[in-house]
Amino acid sequence: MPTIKCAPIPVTVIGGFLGTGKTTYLNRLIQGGLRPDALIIVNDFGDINIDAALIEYRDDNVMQLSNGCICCTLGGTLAEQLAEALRIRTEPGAIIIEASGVANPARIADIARVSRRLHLAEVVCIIDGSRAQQHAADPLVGDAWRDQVKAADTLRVNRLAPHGTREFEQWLRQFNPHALIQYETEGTPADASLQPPISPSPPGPISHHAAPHGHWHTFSLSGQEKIDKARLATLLEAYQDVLFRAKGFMLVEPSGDIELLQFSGGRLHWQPALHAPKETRLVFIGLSGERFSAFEQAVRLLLKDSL
Ligand SMILES: Nc1nc2c(ncn2[C@@H]2O[C@H](COP(=O)(O)OP(=O)(O)OP(=O)(O)O)[C@@H](O)[C@H]2O)c(=O)[nH]1
Repeated sequence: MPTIKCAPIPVTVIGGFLGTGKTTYLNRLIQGGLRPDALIIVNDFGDINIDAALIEYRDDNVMQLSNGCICCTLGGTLAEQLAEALRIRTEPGAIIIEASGVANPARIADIARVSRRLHLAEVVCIIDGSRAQQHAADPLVGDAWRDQVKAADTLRVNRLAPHGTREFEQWLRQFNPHALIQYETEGTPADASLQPPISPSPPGPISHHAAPHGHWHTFSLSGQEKIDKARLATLLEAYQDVLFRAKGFMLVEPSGDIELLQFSGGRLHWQPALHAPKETRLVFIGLSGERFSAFEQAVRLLLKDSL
């Protein structure tokens, strides 16, 4: 009897530094017509998965990994969860993995490369063009950023003024000479603002001597406390030298409305929260150290004050 061979499942990995626009790109893929039997896997860095709530796709086809796993342990966790998913579900027609902003997509891609049931279709890296040079040069996050760029087949650049494109492309090519480079030109989110390339954030009062790979810290808040937007905004700005990402849903003081907070690349945006939980759920990600601990304390104090 001839053996029937199933075609391997194509796997797309979406990587890119914290807050560069991976979920936004994924939603564009979905809006563009993703096959209905695709499985989406989202790996958020933090113990609350915010991304899953922001993905506009069938809930049962979105798998969340939000156990705070970091780039160094992700491979094992993801491989196990993938194997489990393929055992218990109808085989998906495609798999799209949104990596966390600190993961090395090469490690994730390797899982697809070595599996007979999977076929690595594409590794996409989303790049915030207005911050890329700052990220690449940063002694603390530069390695992670470069690993993400190197691993990509396609580099998708957003937030870059068109006139900066050629010079930027030459610069970007040194990290990955072969990838296809695409620019985000259409459907830019409403909060978009074209920033001049590379405006370094102000230096913080603390300096980190070592830049240990994956030395990230995250904490989250959840509950019914309302938070004062202006006071939180002041804190985010004051600690942007160690705070790389904040996101989530927030009960706003005093109205009690839920809003979506997005803080990345030193920019803060408030957006209406469409499919929000009815409570505050915020995640903060930054570089471990005294200064990030001070930030955490200040945020928790803010919460106490709000009671
Ligand atoms: N101007 C502009 N803003 C964007 C673009 N893509 C995403 N953003 C904004 O960047 C912020 C972060 O976007 P996300 O898509 O959540 O980023 P992410 O990479 O998934 O974030 P993490 O998973 O936390 O690393 C949001 O405020 C988005 O609206 C873009 O192409 N242009």
